[in-house]
Amino acid sequence: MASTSPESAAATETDGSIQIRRLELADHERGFVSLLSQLSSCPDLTASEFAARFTELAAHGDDHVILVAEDSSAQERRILATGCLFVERKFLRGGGKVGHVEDVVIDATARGKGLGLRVVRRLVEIAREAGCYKVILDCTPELRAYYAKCGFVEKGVQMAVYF
Ligand SMILES: CC(=O)SCCNC(=O)CCNC(=O)[C@H](O)C(C)(C)COP(=O)(O)OP(=O)(O)OC[C@H]1O[C@@H](n2cnc3c(N)ncnc32)[C@H](O)[C@@H]1OP(=O)(O)O
Repeated sequence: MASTSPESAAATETDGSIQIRRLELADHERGFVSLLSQLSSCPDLTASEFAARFTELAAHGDDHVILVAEDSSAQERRILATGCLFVERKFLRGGGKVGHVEDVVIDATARGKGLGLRVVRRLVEIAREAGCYKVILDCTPELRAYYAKCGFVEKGVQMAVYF
């Protein structure tokens, strides 16, 4: 999750100049919130609002992992991609765990280069390492092919109540 603790799941992965790592508090200054606005409504947060939510999520430790990607060769540090894994602890299946992938978004300038695939595959690996027996997500029909490339198969029906 949003933690820099050395005990937390080792999420860092580097391929070329793109590094995938866990969210840091300083990512507020690196465009993390505006990147999320490419996915859904995401008004800017003040530094203290961001820090409050970061701290709240960090309390979940490895049950809430937010990955980000940045280009280490770029002059300005900007977040190019993100994705989240939430681990749900159940009584079912002998106290099994389910991974939920949420809030996957790649900056418009960085799409079509395999970064989305890398972020989601890393989230799935982390879920497997955490002992989850499955990983699930909700998406629009247009994204079926993308998530199929990430290893997902279609299962069930998505239902929602919006407030
Ligand atoms: C659970 C959720 O969060 S659902 C929300 C997902 N996020 C969004 O819709 C936000 C806006 N979109 C994006 O951020 C990006 O376009 C993403 C995340 C959908 C894809 O990220 P990208 O980095 O562009 O994908 P990437 O380059 O890794 O593509 C991997 C493969 O999926 C395919 N693919 C990517 N996007 C799509 C798409 N929209 N439809 C069909 N196939 C796709 C690519 O062609 C590629 O296939 P290939 O390996 O055969 O060439």
